[in-house]
Amino acid sequence: MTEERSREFDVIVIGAGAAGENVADRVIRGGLTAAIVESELVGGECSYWACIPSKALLRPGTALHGAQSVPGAADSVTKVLDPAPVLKYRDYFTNRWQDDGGVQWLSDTGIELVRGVARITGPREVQVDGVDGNSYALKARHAVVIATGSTPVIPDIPGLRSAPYWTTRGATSAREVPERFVVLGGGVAGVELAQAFARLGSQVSMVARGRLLSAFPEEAAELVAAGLRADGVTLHTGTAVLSVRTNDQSFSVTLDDGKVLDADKLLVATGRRPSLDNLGLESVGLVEAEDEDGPPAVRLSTDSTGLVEGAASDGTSGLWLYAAGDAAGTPLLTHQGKYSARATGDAIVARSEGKLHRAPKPWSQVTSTANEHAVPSVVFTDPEVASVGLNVAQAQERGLRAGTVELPINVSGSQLYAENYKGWAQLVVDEDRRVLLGATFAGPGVAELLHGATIAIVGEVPLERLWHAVPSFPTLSEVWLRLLEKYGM
Ligand SMILES: Cc1cc2nc3c(=O)[nH]c(=O)nc-3n(C[C@H](O)[C@H](O)[C@H](O)COP(=O)(O)OP(=O)(O)OC[C@H]3O[C@@H](n4cnc5c(N)ncnc54)[C@H](O)[C@@H]3O)c2cc1C
Ligand SMILES: NC(=O)c1ccc[n+]([C@@H]2O[C@H](COP(=O)([O-])OP(=O)(O)OC[C@H]3O[C@@H](n4cnc5c(N)ncnc54)[C@H](O)[C@@H]3O)[C@@H](O)[C@H]2O)c1
Repeated sequence: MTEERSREFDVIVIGAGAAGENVADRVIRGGLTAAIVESELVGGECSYWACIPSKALLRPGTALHGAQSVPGAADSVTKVLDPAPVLKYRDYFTNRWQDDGGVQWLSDTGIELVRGVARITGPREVQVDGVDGNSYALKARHAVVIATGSTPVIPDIPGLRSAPYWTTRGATSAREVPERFVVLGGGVAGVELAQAFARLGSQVSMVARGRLLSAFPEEAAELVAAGLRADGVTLHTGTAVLSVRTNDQSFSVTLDDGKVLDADKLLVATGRRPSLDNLGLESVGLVEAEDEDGPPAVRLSTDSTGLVEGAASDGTSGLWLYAAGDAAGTPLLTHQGKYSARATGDAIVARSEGKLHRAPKPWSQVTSTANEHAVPSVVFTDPEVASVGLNVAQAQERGLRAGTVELPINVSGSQLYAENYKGWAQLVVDEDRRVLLGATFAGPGVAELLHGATIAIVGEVPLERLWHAVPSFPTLSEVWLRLLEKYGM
């Protein structure tokens, strides 16, 4: 029999992904009580269907290719990746889609888990249809946090929406490797999964309406494109899909240049949007906005603490609804979602103690200021792309006088790293303040170069001082010295 159970907590978090877990953790550390509502697995998308499985699928191929690129090691390694152990490695990292570790962590941390689908029913009120068949009426004394993640955007292509296509969930949890694999979308998810499956033995075709990785500098994207081609991926860039036909267990994808691609699996990786449907936001006055790509969608506007603007009040305080992670909008990255979540958790605690009345100062512990200046992001293909901060166009939009310096990565460290190492690096410099605004590195093994750039940007380290940060010899980081020299130092 269904029971209605009422419970009260200081904070109710909807969604136990990386962002939700971090908000709840911070409010508990601040001495408040917290419940987290989760309809699927504790740990969310990143742990089970996104970052972790995709990287586990890529890493063995990168390691094998890395060994094959070093004379002296190349002769000692087998040339072909065996899919079965790679899928097993992925299964290990996803804990076979069991969330017992996450559940244990919640319990150890003192966060109450309510399993079910949550819906906001009024200011500070959340209704949960529990997986146990019960219904829970939850009340928050201080805050409700929306941390519901994001949902794939599926383009309106004739035949596509009714086809049994894969989203990234299907690809990252694949049980076998398709013989013919078509990837629609040339963004980060598309290139990573195209390479993972190509190296596992699929015949891969990618279709991108523009160039690959359009959010990254062209030189970096071109290196990734060359890496994909070397792995046998056929690239159809600047190409649109006209229609998709499903034939029994396979697909025919018709392109606007007349070509028809046949596939056993079709991955649609054409972007994501915040998951805000059926959350009851209309009950607190947050109305639907027009969405150019589909039906009207709710959009949240948040301040730097994650506080949602415009939510109805119950007469006590309007400061009760927050959003964190993908649900809050950009940037759709685990580390940045967790960072914003920490700030949101701390802001909720500070407001509950009456210590935060006005807009907080930038770079304080309760704001996610770095979201505006220094978002690091890595494309985990081989070669990798690692980028942080602003590009020139973004800098100019902010009225900054920005210059760039770029060069191929060709230092002792890269020559030792791999035979015929090909890489590229760029710094974006604020010409007036002589500090870094952005940096991009492309090439094998560059992901670990990124944090140095992030620190330089966040710390606003003057170039004159950066000059004294001496890169070790012989490492890839020597490219920093070459870049500064080329800049005129
Ligand atoms: C293929 C792929 C690879 C990626 N790789 C990387 C990477 O390498 N590095 C990186 O930084 N980022 C990566 N990302 C992005 C990253 O996965 C997301 O930014 C991150 O998972 C967002 O975390 P979140 O907590 O905001 O949302 P989620 O992890 O999606 O968590 C939201 C949770 O809310 C739950 N939920 C939703 N609605 C309700 C409801 N009404 N009631 C109860 N529960 C609900 C969901 O079940 C889910 O568990 C990748 C994304 C994809 C698609
Ligand atoms: N390594 C990582 O950090 C990582 C890996 C994968 C995904 N992610 C995150 O997940 C999010 C989603 O990834 P994604 O690759 O789906 O999104 P994305 O925004 O990176 O790329 C989407 C691509 O699809 C294309 N596209 C959009 N509509 C289309 C249409 N109608 N027809 C053809 N192409 C179309 C876009 O031009 C773009 O190239 C990203 O924002 C990213 O931040 C991160």
